Amino acid sequence: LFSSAASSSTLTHGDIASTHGDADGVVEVNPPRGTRDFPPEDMRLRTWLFDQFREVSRLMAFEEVDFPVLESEALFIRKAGEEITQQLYNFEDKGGRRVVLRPEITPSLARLVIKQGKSVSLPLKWFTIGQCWRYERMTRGRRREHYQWNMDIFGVPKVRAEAELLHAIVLLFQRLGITSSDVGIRVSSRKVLQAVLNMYSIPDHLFTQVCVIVDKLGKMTREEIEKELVSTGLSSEAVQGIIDVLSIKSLSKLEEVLGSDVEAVADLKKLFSFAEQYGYADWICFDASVAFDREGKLRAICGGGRYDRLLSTFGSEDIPACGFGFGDAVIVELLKEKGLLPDMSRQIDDIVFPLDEELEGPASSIASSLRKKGRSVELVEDKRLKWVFKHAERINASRLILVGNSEWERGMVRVKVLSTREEFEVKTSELE
Ligand SMILES: OCc1cccc(Br)n1
Repeated sequence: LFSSAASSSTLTHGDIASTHGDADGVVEVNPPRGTRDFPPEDMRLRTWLFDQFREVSRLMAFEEVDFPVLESEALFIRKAGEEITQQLYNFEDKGGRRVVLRPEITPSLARLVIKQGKSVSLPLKWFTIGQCWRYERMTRGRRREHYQWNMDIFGVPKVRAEAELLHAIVLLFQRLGITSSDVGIRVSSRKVLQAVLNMYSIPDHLFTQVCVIVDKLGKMTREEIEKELVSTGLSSEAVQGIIDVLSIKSLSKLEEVLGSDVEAVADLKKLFSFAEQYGYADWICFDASVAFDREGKLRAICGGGRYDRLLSTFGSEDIPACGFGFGDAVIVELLKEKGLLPDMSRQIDDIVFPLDEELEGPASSIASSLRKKGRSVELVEDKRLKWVFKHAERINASRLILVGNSEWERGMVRVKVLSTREEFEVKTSELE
């Protein structure tokens, strides 16, 4: 074993097994509950998916950023009762600090924007792909970690930000081969609720309380929602009005009920008109209830929205902000269901195989020069030739480079092109 560090003790496999094994000597091979390993084939799929995320981010002219998975707990303590707060993967570190494995990305983004302060010019368009955690009782056997692609725009108050983010999501789906009949993007605005409360002249101090109740739309029946709304003291007419508006599924109907000069209607009409121009109108639909529908019946693939007042909750001046998070798990389930998973088999360029032990040195220099020319090379030895041919097929090698005595003495090696079965000798110096 070796170590590139200046000095470090090296552990052999035996050491690990003897110091960490349990009763029968074998260490627990599964990762902690709710977490995943990524063996090579799964890692190739994950890398392919993340490359799609990165390519769309590049097309949208976003800059990549990154943060520690470990954050101060204070960043995530919000309105009590929120699921994300109840499921924090939080603990006290050895310095007595309250820290968490982050449950979401947005607060870290906001922290960095505040930290960068005046040194960044707006608008900012940042993206990251990061692991997020939640500590959920394993009652439902759900994951405790996933990776999220986050795209966020800071400093754009108008619906252009939402329109750009929707374009990114549609571009991603199109790159994956998913169509607008496979998925739908439900769009609404919290301003719709504000407009309804104004319509019934409901005082602002009730707005938050009403939002918390309406937030349960995905979880409670209409009757339960009505009962809770009435209990806040709202008139039955206002309660009915709220329920009716939140059931509206068309923008024209919304305009009919709220009027054209209401900001919510103007914003949404502008957004849907942009959608026509971007060419993704058939991917989105208006749904007044989505702003409040947490994990409803449908599996959410991604979600997001505007959060103009987040920075002031951290004591800084507000900057308009809008973003989405796109998880790495539900999308893969969908691709599997639709038969859209790409071919994930392994592929390398060359296998270099010395036919005799004394040719292991020359095989090293051949592998080295091919790698310097950008070829991916696997150096195989101590195997029978029959095994090497099978292995070359298995890992989809393009060529097999055989280093044999008679050829080597003439400054040559033997090349076998696996796709055409073509076989020839070539000067070692001319191999590329
Ligand atoms: O989508 C909410 C979420 C946050 C952290 C970890 C996991 Br798994 N899921």
